[in-house]
Amino acid sequence: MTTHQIPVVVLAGFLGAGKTTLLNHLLRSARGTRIGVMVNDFGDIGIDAMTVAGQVGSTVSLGNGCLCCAVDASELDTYLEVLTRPEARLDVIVIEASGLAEPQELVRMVLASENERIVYGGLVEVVDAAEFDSTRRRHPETDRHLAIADLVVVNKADRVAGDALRAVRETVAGLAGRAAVVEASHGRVDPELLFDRVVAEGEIEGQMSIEDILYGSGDEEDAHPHATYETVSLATAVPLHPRRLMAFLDSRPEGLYRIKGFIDLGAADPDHRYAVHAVGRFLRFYPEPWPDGEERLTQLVLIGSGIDAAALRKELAACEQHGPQDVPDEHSMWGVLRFVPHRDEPDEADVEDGGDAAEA
Ligand SMILES: Nc1nc2c(ncn2[C@@H]2O[C@H](COP(=O)(O)OP(=O)(O)OP(=O)(O)O)[C@@H](O)[C@H]2O)c(=O)[nH]1
Repeated sequence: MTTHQIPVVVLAGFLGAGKTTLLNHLLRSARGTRIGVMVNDFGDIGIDAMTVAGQVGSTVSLGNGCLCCAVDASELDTYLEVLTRPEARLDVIVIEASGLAEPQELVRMVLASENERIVYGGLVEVVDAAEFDSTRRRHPETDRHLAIADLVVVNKADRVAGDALRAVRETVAGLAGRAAVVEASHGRVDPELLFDRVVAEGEIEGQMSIEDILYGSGDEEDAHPHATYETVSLATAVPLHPRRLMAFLDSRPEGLYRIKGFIDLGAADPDHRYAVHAVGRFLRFYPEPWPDGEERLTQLVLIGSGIDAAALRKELAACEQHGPQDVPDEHSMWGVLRFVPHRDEPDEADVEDGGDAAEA
């Protein structure tokens, strides 16, 4: 069930792009969210682990309740097992790939993991805006990495003038397909783009809004210019039609980076609600029995950069079932069922085709 699975986010990018800086920013702004970190660093394990954690060791506890470990790719499953133990109480795991690693390999390993407590949380590629052109020339594989990313962070925006930054951003957006592209300086992205933040005990939920994070909440370190993305939340008591829902998801707009929530498919499957989890192009449904006494609602949160909230609401409203003549037939579930994972069939194919599960 999605609600109990820990998202595993892969953080990649060329040497020096700013992965560790971004990770440190996430850890600093974690507050109530418990982050597990794996540093997958083939040559420089100690260096990254020290930068992140202030100490070296196979697993270290960070002051804020996060866990960090330095791993070799072959140890991935072992450490996933350690980090997902209930006593670790982690909310998200971030794996930092070595600057020379093939992110596709790591993503494949996460997807193929038999650990039932995790769910793939997307591939985040960090790009050095100042070095982008020369990195691309020297390392043509950069294009391939961007093509499979779910979120691209154009980092070091502070080092590049406006026009040049726009040009980098446009090139990146062209290469990244449907991935959301955000600019950042010193890796300061909104953690919500990578994972759900948890409200710490004693904190009022309102204090943890995206705006607080964007504009800072008294913490100068985290204050940074407004990023251009929005969150759209909606709830409806009218069940959605599976076929129209899939048509909506298949053609979801560029920049719609995350979709999460629960879907009521009404008569198409009256016994289950469908937890939905989309990160970039990655899409999964997790059917689960309706909790006793729970009102049958579809509740969704959509997060993206440059998305049209009104248009999305309209498109989702068009997915609602209109009365008895619009009751879905049994075949209409096929599109949805393609994205329900089967544990004995690891979804490795997802990265074979550039991670575009939704277009499978
Ligand atoms: N000016 C500027 N410097 C940055 C920014 N982000 C990171 N840096 C600096 O760039 C250097 C590399 O950053 P890291 O976070 O270590 O990069 P990395 O991708 O983890 O590097 P590897 O582990 O070698 O692959 C460090 O000196 C950072 O302080 C930024 O947005 N602007």
